[in-house]
Amino acid sequence: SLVRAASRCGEGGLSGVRPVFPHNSYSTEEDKKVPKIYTKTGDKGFSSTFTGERRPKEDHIFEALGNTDELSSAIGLAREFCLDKGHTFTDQLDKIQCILQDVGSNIATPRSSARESHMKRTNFTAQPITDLETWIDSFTKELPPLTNFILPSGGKSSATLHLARTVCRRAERSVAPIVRSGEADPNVAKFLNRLSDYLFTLARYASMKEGNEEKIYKRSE
Ligand SMILES: Nc1ncnc2c1ncn2[C@@H]1O[C@H](COP(=O)(O)OP(=O)(O)OP(=O)(O)O)[C@@H](O)[C@H]1O
Repeated sequence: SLVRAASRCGEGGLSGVRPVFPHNSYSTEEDKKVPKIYTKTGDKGFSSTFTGERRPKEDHIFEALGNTDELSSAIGLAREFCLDKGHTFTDQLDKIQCILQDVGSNIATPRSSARESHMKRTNFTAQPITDLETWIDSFTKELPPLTNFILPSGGKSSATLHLARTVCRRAERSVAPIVRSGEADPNVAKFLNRLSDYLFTLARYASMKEGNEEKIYKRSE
């Protein structure tokens, strides 16, 4: 498996961490040196943690890794819509996608089978949580206060940010038992909890900046 291959951001854990090989490097000579994306080791429904344990693919670790991967993909989609509208906060989304690789690395390294060297390479700090809080506070200052339930809406940037928020909450739910059992860093759970608040706030901010209306909940008569 390519899980051990370090990428621009992160040590491993998410399938998105696979290094990308440009097609034009697939000459016959180089073909021998370039590792294949399919090792076939997962074909029987088992895969490896970063610590080398073999576990069934439905293990809660792979469930959480898959959800984190989906979250990064959802953010990637939202980011594209935000770029189209010229929003400048997309650099924050870039950083968050990198941090999600680190989240994956930490989840993929269950402490019970981790050696000191694994722990060092996959530790997760509190700094990204503080960054999210700073960003949330600065957007909140510009937003009108919430007086109603708002519904996922407000244009494509905003609606896809809401979608990313809901995937984030699923990732959080799947990480909770792993953190509770002491297998992953508590800061990972905190980060995901703060990230859904960030995505909510950012969805409202994007909608406001684009001059779109947020749908509000109205009780049907
Ligand atoms: N279905 C999955 N959902 C979430 N995480 C997975 C899944 N399959 C594998 N992983 C994790 O992602 C890493 C990279 O995925 P990869 O597809 O290389 O694993 P594999 O299926 O074991 O190998 P291969 O695809 O080469 O047969 C794995 O080492 C494992 O930690």
